[in-house]
Amino acid sequence: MRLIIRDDPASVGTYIGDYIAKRINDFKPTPERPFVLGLPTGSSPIPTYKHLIGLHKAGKISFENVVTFNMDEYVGLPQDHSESYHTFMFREFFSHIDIPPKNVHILNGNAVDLIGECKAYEQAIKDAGGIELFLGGIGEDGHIAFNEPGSSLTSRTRIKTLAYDTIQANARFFGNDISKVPRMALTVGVQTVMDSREVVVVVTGLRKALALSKAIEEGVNHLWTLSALQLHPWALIVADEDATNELHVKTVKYFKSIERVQEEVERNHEEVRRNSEGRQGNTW
Ligand SMILES: N[C@@H]1[C@@H](O)[C@H](O)[C@@H](COP(=O)(O)O)O[C@@H]1O
Repeated sequence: MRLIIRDDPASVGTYIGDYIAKRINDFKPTPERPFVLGLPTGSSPIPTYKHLIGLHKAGKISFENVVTFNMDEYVGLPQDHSESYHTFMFREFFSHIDIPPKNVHILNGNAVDLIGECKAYEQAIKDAGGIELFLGGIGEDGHIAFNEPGSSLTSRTRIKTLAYDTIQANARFFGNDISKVPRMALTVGVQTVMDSREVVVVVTGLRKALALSKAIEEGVNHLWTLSALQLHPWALIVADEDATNELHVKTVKYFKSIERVQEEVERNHEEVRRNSEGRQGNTW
């Protein structure tokens, strides 16, 4: 797992936005071979969405051949409610880019058969060829998507009852009225996230500091479901300085030093590539 630390949420958004844009552009998606992207809601990914929208408007990235799967959705909240994840995604991201609406997948929390909806979602992910990159956020209790503490680390898309802490945390989006926050949600499972080829998680703010330290400095534990990422072969967490508040100084220094070395290695690779391209261009 890699941890990248940036000064503030805006710089985290810039880093992740650039990272995702590069991954999509390098993939060179086509209608037959689209780039499959998993996406979160919440306030943490907003700077990333803003940056991606900017890159799109500047002509640096197209989402025409990108297929998306969102992580979760509340149960029983009308789709056009201002706080439904459907509304959120179109307001904050989809309506500002060129993604065809048919490429967007969001769980339907109003389906008559909720279990069938979850099964069909897993199938749709499989049919799309699996998720290339899952971008995630976390709750204060370390949950990824709505995989609350105690969730099976092999769980798949299903109905979840929300933890009281999460209901309290999300009340800010419902006029601070706890009674208005839905009690249940549909969510991809921890295993659904783990099955994707790459996972990138945004962690910003002091509120997330304890969860970050539990997830990366302690063992894999179902009480902090983000910690499952320790078992993922290609996981990246991008945090701001505030979110590192509970980490050991040596952990922060370690990951910062890795980033420095990585940059050096990339610069060297770049130079080797340039030199070898130059040689190939010669005729002798
Ligand atoms: N289900 C979502 C999570 O997917 C999200 O990561 C979390 C954090 O939200 P915020 O980024 O606003 O702190 O909120 C909800 O619980």
